Amino acid sequence: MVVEARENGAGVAVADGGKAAAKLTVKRGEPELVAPAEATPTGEKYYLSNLDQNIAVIVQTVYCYKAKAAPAEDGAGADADADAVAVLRDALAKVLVHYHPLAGRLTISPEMKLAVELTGEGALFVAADAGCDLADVGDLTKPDPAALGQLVYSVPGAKNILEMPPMTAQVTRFKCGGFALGLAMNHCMFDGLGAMEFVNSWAETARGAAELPVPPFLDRTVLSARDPPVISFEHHEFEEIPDISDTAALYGGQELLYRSFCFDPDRLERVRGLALAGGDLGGRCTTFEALSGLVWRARTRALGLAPEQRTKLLFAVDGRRRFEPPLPKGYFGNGIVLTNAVATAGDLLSSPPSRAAGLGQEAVRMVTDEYMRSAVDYFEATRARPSLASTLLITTWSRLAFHDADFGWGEPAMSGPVTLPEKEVILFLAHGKERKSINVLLGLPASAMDAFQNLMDEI
Ligand SMILES: COc1cc(/C=C/C(=O)SCCNC(=O)CCNC(=O)[C@H](O)C(C)(C)COP(=O)(O)OP(=O)(O)OC[C@H]2O[C@@H](n3cnc4c(N)ncnc43)[C@H](O)[C@@H]2OP(=O)(O)O)ccc1O
Repeated sequence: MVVEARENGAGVAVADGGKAAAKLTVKRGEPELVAPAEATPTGEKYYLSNLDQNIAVIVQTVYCYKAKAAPAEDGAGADADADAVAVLRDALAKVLVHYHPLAGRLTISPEMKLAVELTGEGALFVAADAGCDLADVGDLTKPDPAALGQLVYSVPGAKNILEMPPMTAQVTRFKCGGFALGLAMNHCMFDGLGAMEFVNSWAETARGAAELPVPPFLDRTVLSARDPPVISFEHHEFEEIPDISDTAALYGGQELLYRSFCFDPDRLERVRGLALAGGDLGGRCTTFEALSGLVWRARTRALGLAPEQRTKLLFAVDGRRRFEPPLPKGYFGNGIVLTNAVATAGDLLSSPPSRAAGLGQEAVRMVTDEYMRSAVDYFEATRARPSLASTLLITTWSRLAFHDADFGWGEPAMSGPVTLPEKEVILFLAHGKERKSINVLLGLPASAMDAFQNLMDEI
């Protein structure tokens, strides 16, 4: 996958309907390094597994917090004006003692793999001030990368991930007293579950907890490759599928629009009903399988892919409990594996929805301990990274505990991604009451987005 720097995603895509960019102006202070609050191991290289190598992209997220209520006359809530910058910075130094590789710097090992140089120099931390209220940020479910990108710090001029620290944090204070925490964290350091455990440990530390809720398990050698490597699956995730439909011209010639589509529980049931109709799936299909099949099909149609175009569906599967033995609790790194299904556009579009959903179902079932060990060994033997050519990569954040990140200001009023890391990526996000709805967030060239919208309106 791409290992190139990008400037906050701004300029690569435009929000479709977002109005925040016009109002949001942010003034950043000088970035500083926040090192672990106590001595941590230095001078060695920290091993990253082959599953970490596959996904070395920067993930940018924002968490927004309202101001605390003013203190009552009797003094209750007297820390209402506590400085979020100081609280988050001090807690970061403390939590980095446990997560000390995040204070190091990425390097390439003699085996030509990404590793972390344990320098202990620290995470980059920036305080900033916005010239507006938090309410002016708008709705995070309608992504506006140009505006939200101002809430996350990117190292100016960095040409690749080796020139960026594994994490940066920006705390932006708003006029209303609320603040936003913007994070840019390299996916090679952890997957979604690991990232949430880190952020939630940081938050609990900020609230005064002496111990972490889930201490990180740092040793990634539990996912070392076998010697010699054994490749026992085809691993189409690495296959470069030719773009015979010339979608490159479509993407090159039109603006990339971002939109999100909300599926409430009723609509999700209808999607599942479509996948189950005809009985091909024997009456069994999860919401994820049905929705990913629907989206794969609709995107294929919207992009106008030629009938003989082969198209690949990739998605991340949490392997933590699928490994034998399961990964230790608190495993810090990537415990996710990409699985895949491949079909021609003609096959997907001429078959009922059960076909795409069924292919997704087979892809989920394929992920066994042997599949994941084989994927680890594939990288060992080839150093190949998954290919996104002619691909849809779905990544599901719908069960990630963004809402738990309480630094002392309560649950985030809003949280979510700033942008999508690649044009082939679609995110499933939890939404609404009790987080029972799913928001499907994607970017498409303008004409394809209109076609996709029409297909979604039919559901
Ligand atoms: C670097 O900084 C970051 C990074 C990030 C984010 C990074 C990432 O994106 S990493 C990838 C994150 N995603 C995952 O790890 C995927 C996790 N999900 C799975 O692995 C799933 O098993 C699946 C492969 C997607 C398939 O899902 P599904 O078909 O739903 O099958 P099951 O999971 O077996 O579920 C079956 C059934 O049970 C229900 N269920 C299961 N678990 C739960 C649960 N915890 N809560 C509620 N319900 C559950 C499930 O709903 C199914 O029932 P249905 O009724 O739906 O059919 C971010 C931020 C950073 O800073």
